[in-house]
Amino acid sequence: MRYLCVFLSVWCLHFIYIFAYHIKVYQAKSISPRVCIIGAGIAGLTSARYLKEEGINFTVLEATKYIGGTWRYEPRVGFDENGLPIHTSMYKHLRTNLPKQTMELRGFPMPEDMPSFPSWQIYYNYIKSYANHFDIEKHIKFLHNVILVRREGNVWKVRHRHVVTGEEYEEEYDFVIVGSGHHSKPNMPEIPGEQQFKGTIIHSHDYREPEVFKNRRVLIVGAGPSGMDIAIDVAFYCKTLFHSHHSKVNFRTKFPNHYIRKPDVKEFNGTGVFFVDGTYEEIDDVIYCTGYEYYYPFLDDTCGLTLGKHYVVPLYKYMVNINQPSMVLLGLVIRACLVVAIDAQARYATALIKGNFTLPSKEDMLEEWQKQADIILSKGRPLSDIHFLAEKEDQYYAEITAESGIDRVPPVMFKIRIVDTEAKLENLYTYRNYVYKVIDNETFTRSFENETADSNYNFPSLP
Ligand SMILES: Cc1cc2nc3c(=O)[nH]c(=O)nc-3n(C[C@H](O)[C@H](O)[C@H](O)COP(=O)(O)OP(=O)(O)OC[C@H]3O[C@@H](n4cnc5c(N)ncnc54)[C@H](O)[C@@H]3O)c2cc1C
Repeated sequence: MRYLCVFLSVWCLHFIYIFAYHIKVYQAKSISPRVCIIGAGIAGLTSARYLKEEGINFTVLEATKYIGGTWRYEPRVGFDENGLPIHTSMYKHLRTNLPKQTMELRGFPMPEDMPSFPSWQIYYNYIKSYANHFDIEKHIKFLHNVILVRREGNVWKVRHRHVVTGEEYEEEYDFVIVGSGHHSKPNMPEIPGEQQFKGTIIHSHDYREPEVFKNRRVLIVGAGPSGMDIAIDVAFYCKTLFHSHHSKVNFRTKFPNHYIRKPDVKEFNGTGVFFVDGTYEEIDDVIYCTGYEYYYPFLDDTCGLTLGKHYVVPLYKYMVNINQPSMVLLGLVIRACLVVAIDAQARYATALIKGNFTLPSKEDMLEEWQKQADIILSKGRPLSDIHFLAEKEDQYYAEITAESGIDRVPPVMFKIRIVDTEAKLENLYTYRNYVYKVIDNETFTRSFENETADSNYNFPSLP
């Protein structure tokens, strides 16, 4: 009798165990959707890290054989050995235009001795150690270029091509994270007479080093971050720098005497440029610093997005595809601490995939988006402003935290960005000499120091 009882108990326990095991497997299956991450830049790497920590299934598809996206400098321009357009727009002397604190990836402190505004080399090494530390590379399919993402029934079909063998694959996913960047496709102005011009014309995407402009008469068009940064880089070498732009921003930098501010370009002739004020200048080389287009050639109509050169709509919280909310596009925001914003968006996407929160109804998301769009259009502003965070940046972090439960990006990040922007307007040559120290989530200090970012290169000093 005693043996029978023991036997029955073991038998029951066995069945309970098998039952529990199957429940667990079932739950694991039902809570672990298959996620496709497109790109292994900061957006792809941070997403991979957070999904991995949550035990969620994912694959990263990366067209090149490298991580780091735009932060990996590539001396070549045009196409790579596999016929892919060169992705990066990095140039040899680039230092970050934001202090390092606003570019730190969550949970991965920067080395103590990292300069306040590191060179791309130092920052790129930081990204590589991040990927190494979180053991992400093994999840990346390198040399896999995503060529088509389409919605079929309840799933995403992602088609990708191996860039060396040409072999094509199509896989099914439940969720897609687009992290393919938007600083690669040049936005080229159309200026009459360009065909006749005998000098060289490049876009900042293909700008690599200033030395080639030694003793040349160079024209830079545009005064965004690249325009201003490349202007001081090139001014150090060239004979005359003409800077054409219509920005109303109050730049107070004292440039050297061979820097000449010009209005918009009217047209080219064979040897130079006419400006809208009727003046003419002989020019050897032109660098268009006219920004980039959003470019997602792999997203087809079934994705439910309207893709313009300068906008992607409709998006909820600047990232969720409202018509197909199992797709998010990271890093489309403008005028923000982009790295910190991407990191927060990757955490929001992970929380969404994990089911930590549910999105509002499609109608409510559309209504919120439409309100934003109406405000912009009623002011006569272009729809592309829909991606601007600017003064709303801190409020944005508060909102996505309240909704998803992710840790909040501290307000001090936004505060530092505002002060850095002012310092840039004050003096482009010296704003990188400020050393910032974060005291707590709200406060920071800064001091002016003679710090260089990289011992291999002496950055241009004040003229
Ligand atoms: C010159 C320059 C300077 C900058 N300086 C700063 C700065 O100082 N501070 C700052 O915060 N931000 C700066 N930025 C912004 C920068 O873009 C972000 O910091 C960040 O690197 C964006 O990361 P990402 O992952 O979104 O895109 P990316 O870094 O562009 O990475 C995208 C990745 O996706 C891959 N990919 C693209 N298409 C496909 C496809 N079809 N299939 C598979 N893979 C694909 C690419 O190969 C790439 O590896 C700068 C940008 C530029 C261009």
